[in-house]
Amino acid sequence: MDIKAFAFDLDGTLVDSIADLARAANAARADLGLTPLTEARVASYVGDGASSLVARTLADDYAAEFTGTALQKEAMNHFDLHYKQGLTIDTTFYPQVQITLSRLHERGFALAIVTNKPERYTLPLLRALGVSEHFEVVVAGDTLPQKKPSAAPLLHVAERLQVSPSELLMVGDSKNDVLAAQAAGCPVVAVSYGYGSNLDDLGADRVIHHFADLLEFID
Ligand SMILES: O=C(O)COP(=O)(O)O
Ligand SMILES: [Mg+2]
Repeated sequence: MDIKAFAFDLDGTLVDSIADLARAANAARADLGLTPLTEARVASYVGDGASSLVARTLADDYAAEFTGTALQKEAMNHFDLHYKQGLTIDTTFYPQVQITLSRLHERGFALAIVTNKPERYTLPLLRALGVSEHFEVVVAGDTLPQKKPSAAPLLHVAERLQVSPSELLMVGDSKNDVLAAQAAGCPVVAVSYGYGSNLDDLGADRVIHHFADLLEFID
């Protein structure tokens, strides 16, 4: 693979954000008189952005969709307030993420974020964790009209970085990451430690178990 740039998913790939997402989701449920969900249950509902997470955690049902009912909007307001207050209380990088990002950056690779998390959480989170300066482009879930699994965010990144999609390696933990990469014509590496399940079946070009294994792709 002739890789010139990397596009990273955020939740479940660079950071383990489940404790903070679950706290906010459960605080929103508590505000509405509902009992808490386990972190594992909340993790299974992450991947399609905040509105989807709120709809799923409110109904405790993966199939629930955000249609904008009054109750969903109320839950969204509660979630938003709680999550903004606690974006990085327990959110941490997975092992060797910072050093690996620094190495890639030093070696001149262009780095981007492609996440379904909305900008209002993504940008403060990257700043609070001190890695904003590594990324030339950040495409969040509401930056463009379409989010992953659409090809649009990755095509936007390729254009901004002036590389072809085949030179842009997507790194993610979920089905949406692999589908988006395939739709855009980007190679894709799946990490096994995130929130996705059955990644072996998804057709990623490679599954890695440690973030630092990415360095193999540039040697
Ligand atoms: O916020 C989400 O639903 C998922 O975020 P991700 O795309 O960074 O995994
Ligand atoms: Mg993810």
